[in-house]
Amino acid sequence: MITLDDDPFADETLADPLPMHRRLRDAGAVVRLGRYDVWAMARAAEVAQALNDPDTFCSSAGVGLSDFRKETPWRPPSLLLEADEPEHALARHTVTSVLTPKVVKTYRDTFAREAETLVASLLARGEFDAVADFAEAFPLKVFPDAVGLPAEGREHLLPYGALVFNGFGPRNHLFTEAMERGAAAREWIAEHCRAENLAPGGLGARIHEAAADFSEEERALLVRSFLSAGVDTTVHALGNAVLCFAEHPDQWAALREAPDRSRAAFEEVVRFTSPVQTFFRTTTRDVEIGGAAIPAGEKVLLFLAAANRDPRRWPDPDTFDITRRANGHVGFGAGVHACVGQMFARLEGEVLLAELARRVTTIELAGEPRPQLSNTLRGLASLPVRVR
Ligand code: HEM
Ligand SMILES: O=C(O)c1ccc(C2CC2)cc1
Repeated sequence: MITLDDDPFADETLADPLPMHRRLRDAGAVVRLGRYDVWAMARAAEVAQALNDPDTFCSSAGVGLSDFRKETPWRPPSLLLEADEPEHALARHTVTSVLTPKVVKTYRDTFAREAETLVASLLARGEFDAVADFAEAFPLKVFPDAVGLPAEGREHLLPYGALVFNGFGPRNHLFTEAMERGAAAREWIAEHCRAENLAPGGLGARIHEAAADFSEEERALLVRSFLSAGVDTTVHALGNAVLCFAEHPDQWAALREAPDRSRAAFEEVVRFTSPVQTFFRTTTRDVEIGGAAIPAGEKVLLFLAAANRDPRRWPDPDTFDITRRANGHVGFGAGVHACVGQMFARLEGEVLLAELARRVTTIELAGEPRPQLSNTLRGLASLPVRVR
């Protein structure tokens, strides 16, 4: 068994994980990470196999480094992300009965109006921070509006997301800093998962109505899943998209030529950058995979981002190509826990990038992009750009 000494949660690795991803894929289908005493898989075949075998690679022991069978989670476990069958299926059915493809489609016109307003204002400015003014601004408007959150307090959403996503890693400085910063956010989120604080007709209220068989506390946890997952992920995807297009002007020209390619372009951004980089699973039995024998009860780190650039699966994986058929990547996960909000996220990306492509001729860097370090997410803290 190959053991690597890499630290996937070290600042310098989080800032640029690609060299480590190559080492992991080259070392073997399954390797051990000595620092954390866990197994790791970084090739597309084995990552997909684990995601599609939740009976063997379970989520109820937590999908972070922390093993819920041995440690108390920092928050009550998610009824979706950190649950296994049969409980998971009931929660999933409830949420997907609300967030159906048909319901997601009803947001298209609203998203288009918000995108027109945002892009027009940024074009008038010429220079701005594509993270704060674009990638954060759009999801922080359209998503809380859709969920039915009040206008006040939305500044708690990103700090809470930072807590959630750093919480999947070790208790390093990223987690402790997010914990310190996130105290008020935890309180606000808990309050605003409750039915009385959610606008009638919004997704949050509709989850409460659909979850009649659940307790009041469980219904709030289902809404918490949306508030935990629904903002930081799309913010990072949109920020990564602008960086991809600033660094690949030929791809920007291709999108401008056909803005209706924006949905496929967003899909390639998710494959190429994998805003969600990793998730853990825990083995429920002794299992042979990738030539390794993993005992029961072991944590396995799945490198979604490395799988999405595996040359065994993707021709020319390190090329950003919006004309490629990117479907089949694991940027939204796969199997029973595949992202329940992926259609909502895709609609955000499609509508906003299409409007940007219709109005903006060139996107150039106006300063050094600054990475946003996270134990789970990959994205930017700031991205100074100039548009014309
Ligand atoms: C580009 C944006 C997004 C990315 C890259 C993303 C990525 C993912 C991934 C990789 C998973 C699988 C987790 C696992 O297998 O353990 C997942 C699950 C999930 N996502 Fe997303 N997500 C995005 C947007 C959203 C949005 C907008 C929502 C809410 C509307 C959302 C809600 C969820 C939930 C509730 C789960 C858990 C599903 C389950 O365990 O059954 N996500 N997401
Ligand atoms: O159910 C939750 O709380 C939850 C938190 C984070 C995610 C990440 C994968 C997007 C998904 C669900």
